[in-house]
Amino acid sequence: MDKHIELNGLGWNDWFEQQAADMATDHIARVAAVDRDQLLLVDETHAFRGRVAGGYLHRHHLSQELPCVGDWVCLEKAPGDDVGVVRALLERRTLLRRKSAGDAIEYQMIASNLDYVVIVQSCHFDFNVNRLERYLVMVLDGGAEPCILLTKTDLVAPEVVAAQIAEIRSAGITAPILTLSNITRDGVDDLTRLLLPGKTYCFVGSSGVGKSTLINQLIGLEKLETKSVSESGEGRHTTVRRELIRLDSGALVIDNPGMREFGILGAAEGLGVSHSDITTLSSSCRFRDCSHSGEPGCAVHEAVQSGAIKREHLENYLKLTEESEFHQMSYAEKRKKDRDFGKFVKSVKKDLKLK
Ligand SMILES: Nc1nc2c(ncn2[C@@H]2O[C@H](COP(=O)(O)OP(=O)(O)OP(=O)(O)O)[C@@H](O)[C@H]2O)c(=O)[nH]1
Ligand SMILES: [Zn+2]
Repeated sequence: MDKHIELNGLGWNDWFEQQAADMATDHIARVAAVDRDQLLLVDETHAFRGRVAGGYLHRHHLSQELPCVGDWVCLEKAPGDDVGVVRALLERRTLLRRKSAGDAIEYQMIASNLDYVVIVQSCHFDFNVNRLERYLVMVLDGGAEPCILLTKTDLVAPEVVAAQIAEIRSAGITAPILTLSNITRDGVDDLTRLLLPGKTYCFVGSSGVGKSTLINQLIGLEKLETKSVSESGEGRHTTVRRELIRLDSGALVIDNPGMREFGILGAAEGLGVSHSDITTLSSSCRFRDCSHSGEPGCAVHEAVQSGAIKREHLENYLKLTEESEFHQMSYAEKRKKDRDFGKFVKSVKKDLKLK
């Protein structure tokens, strides 16, 4: 049964062993990163590149059928060959996915084989139970265990945090709730205690809630760092992405760009719910693309003037949209700048503590 026991440190268990029993190949690896058609695979001793076999691509056309971060794959790799050819995916025990816009059967995979998904909200301005519910639905739909984490507790009074927890509970949400501050480090130990060796975690939530700061704390280093690359005398910044990280405790953490994007989309969708009055009014603005920040004939602005909508409510809306737009841009930029797969392989090896 435990043929592949050496993979346990990467999250392997009996459930996967069962899936692997009927597979034609014995060589199994986990997907640590995906960059379009390039894969970064890891097994017990190595991190190496992979690509999906042509035959597989021929037979599978939906995006959810292609490997995503966290997948276990069966591959062929000749000794001395540095690229593994993926022949099959093992069934996913759990997954995180979102529906592709306007498509009934296609899903966009975010990550798979997660044990826990930590839904992160900042108790400062990001807190929103509706959005929390949307994330919960997504997590439960994929079969992982949800956990709620409220960050930036240093920025609000303890009563505010207590009220937010009460609000979550009164919405009928029973998932565990943790609170922490990355500044005072209050609560960081409680979270660390939850991270078990050989289990896979991922953190989701809007941009700016403190996910990277937290993961840095967990790693204990300034990782996920922005590296300065000097090119033609100009300081250029390249974010070195690490997708599957093994903490010293042995817990596995997935932090990937898909997750970032997921955060934004989640926030944008959440905006529709928490600020539906504004989005509804938008249709009466003179300009179709009105940003409600001073254009003539803005119905939202008029509603603020007449007192029908609170000014803070609009300000909060503007702040959130601005953040998501900004983030989408910086995400696209990051993608462009982040194509150096070789460098990436190196950093992932380091993160997974492989030679
Ligand atoms: N006061 C306070 N600030 C924090 C805390 N955690 C993070 N921050 C700050 O909040 C900002 C955003 O933090 P990040 O860790 O980049 O947030 P993120 O969720 O990773 O955001 P993306 O990388 O955009 O997805 C940074 O300026 C952090 O220094 C916290 O607990 N308290
Ligand atoms: Zn307007």
